[in-house]
Amino acid sequence: MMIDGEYFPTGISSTEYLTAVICAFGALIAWKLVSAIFFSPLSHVPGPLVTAITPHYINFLSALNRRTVGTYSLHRRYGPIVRVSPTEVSVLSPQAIKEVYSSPHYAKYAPLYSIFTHFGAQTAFTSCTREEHGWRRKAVSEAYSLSFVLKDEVATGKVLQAVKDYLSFVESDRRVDIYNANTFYATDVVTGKIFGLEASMKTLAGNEAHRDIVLGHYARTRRTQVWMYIEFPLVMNVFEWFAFYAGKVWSLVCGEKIEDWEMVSRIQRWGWDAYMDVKSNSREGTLAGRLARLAEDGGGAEGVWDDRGVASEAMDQMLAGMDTTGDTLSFLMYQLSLPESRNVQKRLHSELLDAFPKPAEISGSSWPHSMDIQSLPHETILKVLNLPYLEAVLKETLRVYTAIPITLPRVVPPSATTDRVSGHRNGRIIEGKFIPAGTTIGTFAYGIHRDEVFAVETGRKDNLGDVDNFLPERWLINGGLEDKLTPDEMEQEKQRIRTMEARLWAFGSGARNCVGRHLSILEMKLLLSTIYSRYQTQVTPNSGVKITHNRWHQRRTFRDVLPFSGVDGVVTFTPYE
Ligand code: HEM
Repeated sequence: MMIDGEYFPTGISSTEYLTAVICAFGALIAWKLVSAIFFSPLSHVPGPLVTAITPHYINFLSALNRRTVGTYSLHRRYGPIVRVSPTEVSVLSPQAIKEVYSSPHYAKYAPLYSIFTHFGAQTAFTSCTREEHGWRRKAVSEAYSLSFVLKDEVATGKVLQAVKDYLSFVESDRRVDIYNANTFYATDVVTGKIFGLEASMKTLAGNEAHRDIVLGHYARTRRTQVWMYIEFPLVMNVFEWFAFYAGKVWSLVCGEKIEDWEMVSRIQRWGWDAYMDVKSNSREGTLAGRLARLAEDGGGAEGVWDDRGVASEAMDQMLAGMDTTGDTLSFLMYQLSLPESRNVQKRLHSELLDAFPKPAEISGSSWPHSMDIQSLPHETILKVLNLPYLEAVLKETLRVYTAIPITLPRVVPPSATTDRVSGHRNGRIIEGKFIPAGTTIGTFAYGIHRDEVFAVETGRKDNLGDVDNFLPERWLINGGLEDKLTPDEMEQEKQRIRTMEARLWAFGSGARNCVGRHLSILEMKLLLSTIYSRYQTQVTPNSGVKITHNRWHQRRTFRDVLPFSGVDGVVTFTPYE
C-alpha cells in the first residue's frame, strides 16, 4: 500500500528523484571540468590542472601573500609561458615581454588599474588604452626627462634640501628607523617636484601633521583595503556602493552637500588642497602649475582635463614616487648594514672618497662633505650618476629587491590579421601558443630578475640559487678587475653585462614604463653618496627605538615579496673619522 507523498505523480520515488538530480549535477560538473581541461582556449598552455579549472588557486596564493613566488615556481616547473587561471596567462621570456609590453595594442587590465584613480578621474597610470594614455603621458613626460630633472630639481635645490633635512634627521638620533626616514625623504622630494619646494610636505624637517598623513597612508589596514579591492572587487564594489548611498543620505540629513569624489583619504585631501594652492597662486614653475595651465587651456588637443583630472594626475605621481623610491632606499641601506655587506660599504665609501676627496685633502671641495650649498654643478651631478660601484649597488638592489615585483597585467588584443599558420583570427601567438583576445596576460620583475643571465659564474647556469644573492660585483666587468682580462674575455664580459641590463625590468618597459625613473635614480644616488661618504651604517636589532609605523614586513598588497621579514629596520649611523 502506497502512502501519499512517497510517490511523485510521475511514479518516480523521492530517492530516485534525488539521485537523478545528483547525477545531473555531477555530469554538469564533470562536463565543466572536461571542457575546462580539454576544450578551453587556454587548455594547450602548460600549467597545473587546478589552474585550468579555477581562478581560486591564484586568488588563494594572493590571500597568502604568495602570488608572485607561487607564479615563479609554476614557471620553473612549466617553462616561459604558464596558465595561472582559466582566463590568465603568465609569461617570462624576453620575446613574450617584448610582444606584450612594447605593443601599444595590449591595454592595461582595468580591474586592477582603476583602483588607483583619485577624485573619480583617470590618470596616465590608470588609463588603460593607448588613446586614453597617450595625451596624458605627453603632458607630463617632458618634466621627467633626464635633462629637465638635472636642470630643474638639482638647480632649484629640491633634492638637496631633502638631503640636508635627512642629515639633520640622522644627527638628531643616530639610530634611525630607515623605513620612516626613506619614506619621508621620497615624499619630500616628490611633493617638491610636483607642488614646488615651498609647498612640499617637509616631513623630514619635522612637520608632524604631514608625517602622520604619510604613515597613515601606509598603515596596514589601508593596505589590506587595497588588497581587498584587487582580490575581491565585487565585495568592495558593493561596499563602495553602500558607502556612496550612505554618504548621500548623510548629506540629506545634515543638509551638507558631499560629492562622491569628495569621500577621500587624508592624503588625497592634502593633494587636492596643494593643487588648489598651486593653481590659485599661479605657480607655473611647478609640475602641478603647468598641468593646471593646460587644463585652463582646455587640456591639450586630444584630451579634456578639468581640476579633478589634474589633481588626480598630480596625486598619482606623488604616490607613485613615494614608497617605490623610499622602499628601494630602505632595502638597499638595510642590506648594506648587514655584517655580510661590510666589504660592499667599504668599497662604496672608497669610490666616493676617490671621486670627491675631503676638503682637507683638496681645496674647493664641498659636497658631499659639506652641505653648505644651494645647488650642485652639472659636472658633479654627472659624476655621481656615473660612479660605477654606486651604479652596481643600485642596480643589484633594483634587481633583488625590486619595488614592484608583482605581475603587471595586460589584455590580449584581437589579431590585426588572420594568422597564416594557425588560421586564428581573434588573438595573438605568444611563445608559440595561440592566446585568445581578452585573456589577461602579464609578466613580473621578480621572475625576470631571477633569469639565468644574472648567474655570474660560468658553469653555474643551472644553479639558480646564485641569482638570489645580493652581489653588486655581477654588474662590473670581471667584478671590477678589468686589467686581468684578454680582449676576448673583455668583450664577453661586456656582452654579459649588456644582456643583464636589457633584462633589468624594475621600471617596466615600452610606452607604459616608469615616467619618474630619472628623478628616482637621481634622488637615490645623491642621498646614498652623501650618506656613505660620511657614515658607516649597521643594523641595530633591539635598539629600543620606538617604531611609529607598521613594521615594513607587515605591509602587504602590491609588494607580496617581503624582504627582511621580521626586522624592525633600525640602523645605526656612525660617522667616519
Ligand atoms: C625605485 C623607484 C620606482 C620604481 C621601481 C618604479 C616602477 C614603476 C613601474 C614598474 C611602472 C610600470 C607600472 C605598470 O606598467 O603597471 C611605473 C610606472 C609609473 N611610475 Fe614609477 N617607479 C619608481 C619611481 C617613480 C617616481 C619617483 C615617480 C614620479 C615622480 C613615478 C611615476 C610613475 C608613473 C606616473 C607611472 C605610470 C606611467 C605610465 O603609465 O605612463 N615612479 N613605475
